[in-house]
Amino acid sequence: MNFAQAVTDRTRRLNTRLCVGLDPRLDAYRDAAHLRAHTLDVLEATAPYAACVKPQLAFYEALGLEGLHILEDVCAAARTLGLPVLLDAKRGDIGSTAQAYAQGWLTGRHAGAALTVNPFLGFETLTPFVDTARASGGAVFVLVKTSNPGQADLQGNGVSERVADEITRLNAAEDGEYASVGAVVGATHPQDLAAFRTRMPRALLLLPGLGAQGATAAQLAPAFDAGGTGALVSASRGVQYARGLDVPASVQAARTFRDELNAALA
Ligand SMILES: O=c1ccn([C@@H]2O[C@H](COP(=O)(O)O)[C@@H](O)[C@H]2O)c(=O)[nH]1
Repeated sequence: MNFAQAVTDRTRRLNTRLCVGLDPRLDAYRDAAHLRAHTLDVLEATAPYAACVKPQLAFYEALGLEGLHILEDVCAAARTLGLPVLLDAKRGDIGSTAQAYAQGWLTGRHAGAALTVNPFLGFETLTPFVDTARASGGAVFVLVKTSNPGQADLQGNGVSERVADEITRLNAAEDGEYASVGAVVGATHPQDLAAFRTRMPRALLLLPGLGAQGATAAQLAPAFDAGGTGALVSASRGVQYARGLDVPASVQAARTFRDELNAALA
């Protein structure tokens, strides 16, 4: 089962569209060991409410080698829990370097994972990521319209739509329900979701911005297909730090986000 099939299957079985983000900030902890233990506790406790888990690599890279070991432990724990892993790294570079990124994050122990990628260097630079994801059963999520207020500086004037059309072109080469090239569209842009859903009919949409960035579940239904699949809505701080380091509060937050997303689709 590839990444798109795994998250779609999990959405149907567990009735959840929530992507739990794990963005551990060192300043919230006594030390790296404490950060590791809490992050793994949140992962395990919220897994029943999650369609997938999304570690943001920046937070692990910030801790140096120790952080990368923690990231590997988080990915291994997710795999043990049967949770698809979406690595939020926003990689992108000239082709030969993109190939190395793809090898590092989409093959070997990360085979079957998904990776966020930045198309800013041109569509040709997506090829190594897409080819590697297809070969390893993984996926890529290309930045289309990011959740931050400043996205319009560079993503306006039809740029997001051009990227969306390239995703649709790439996905046309694949069979099946959802294909291996997904799209990042901020949950903070609810007015645009219906148009992007139509423009990229076979792309899984990743919608970051729920909770801490102000997006609410109630407006996100247009991102989904008629069967209630096709999109993953992510919340990181709103789950991991729902009430300080209180893990039961993280569980409650994940359950509430899941329920609110389901209510939006009802
Ligand atoms: O457009 C984007 C793409 C990625 N992100 C990432 O998602 C999480 C959001 O964290 P919250 O705490 O839920 O706000 C974070 O890792 C971002 O780097 C995004 O926010 N917007």
